[in-house]
Amino acid sequence: MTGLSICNLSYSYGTRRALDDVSFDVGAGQFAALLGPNGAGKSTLFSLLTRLFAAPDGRIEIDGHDLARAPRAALARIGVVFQQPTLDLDLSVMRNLTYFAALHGLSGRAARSRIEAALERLGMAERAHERVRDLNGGHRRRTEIARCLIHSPSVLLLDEPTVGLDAASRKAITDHVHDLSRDIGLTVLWATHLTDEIKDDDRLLILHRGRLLQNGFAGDLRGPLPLQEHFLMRTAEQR
Ligand SMILES: Nc1ncnc2c1ncn2[C@@H]1O[C@H](COP(=O)(O)OP(=O)(O)OP(=O)(O)O)[C@@H](O)[C@H]1O
Repeated sequence: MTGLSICNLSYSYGTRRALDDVSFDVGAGQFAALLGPNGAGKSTLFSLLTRLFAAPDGRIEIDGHDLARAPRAALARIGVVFQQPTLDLDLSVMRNLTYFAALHGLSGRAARSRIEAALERLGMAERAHERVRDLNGGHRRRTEIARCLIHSPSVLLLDEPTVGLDAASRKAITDHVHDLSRDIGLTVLWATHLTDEIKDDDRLLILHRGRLLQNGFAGDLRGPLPLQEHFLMRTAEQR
């Protein structure tokens, strides 16, 4: 299938089971929130999706490509924002993005027009020539999101991308990524432990202690309860 498909995925660090038989699909153009408390297994799942670790059990398909059998084709289809920032602070926004474009074999006018389009989409066009060190945390995160669009991926993976940001920056970034999914049909997997980043018509995947507890639309799953309350109840039941 296009989008993202995960089937019977498990992973252990020695004897510690971090993911236990996790399966879900995110359809093309869907925004899926992967919600879990600390230690749920979100970062482990991202490490498997980006092939930092190889998955010994289970299957991952990205935009129709099996990650184990066709890793180059599968990885070329994803854009990733890791939990830890990875920009060069002493280069400008434009230089950071130009470097990334070159890693993907893009240069000259083609690179420039994709970079400009990505910065425009994230509301960062007027900051293109500022040094990253001089940007606030929210603008740095937007730069990273713009960067992961340059090679025209179809699936975006974001691991707690709003950590450490103030409320206004968190909302701006959450809204930008929802817009990307809606406007250009990107499939998004957004890991978070913050329920206010999730909208009722988002796909919600609740991960707890390595197991997928719930999978459905957020509004349907929470029913009449605020999502925060629903989430705390579901995870408390499993202690
Ligand atoms: N390198 C490692 N060695 C041993 N255990 C690990 C390692 N990395 C993670 N774990 C354990 O695996 C489990 C899942 O951790 P993971 O970091 O994937 O969760 P998370 O949902 O991303 O949490 P957080 O929100 O705190 O980043 C936890 O019990 C964690 O202690």
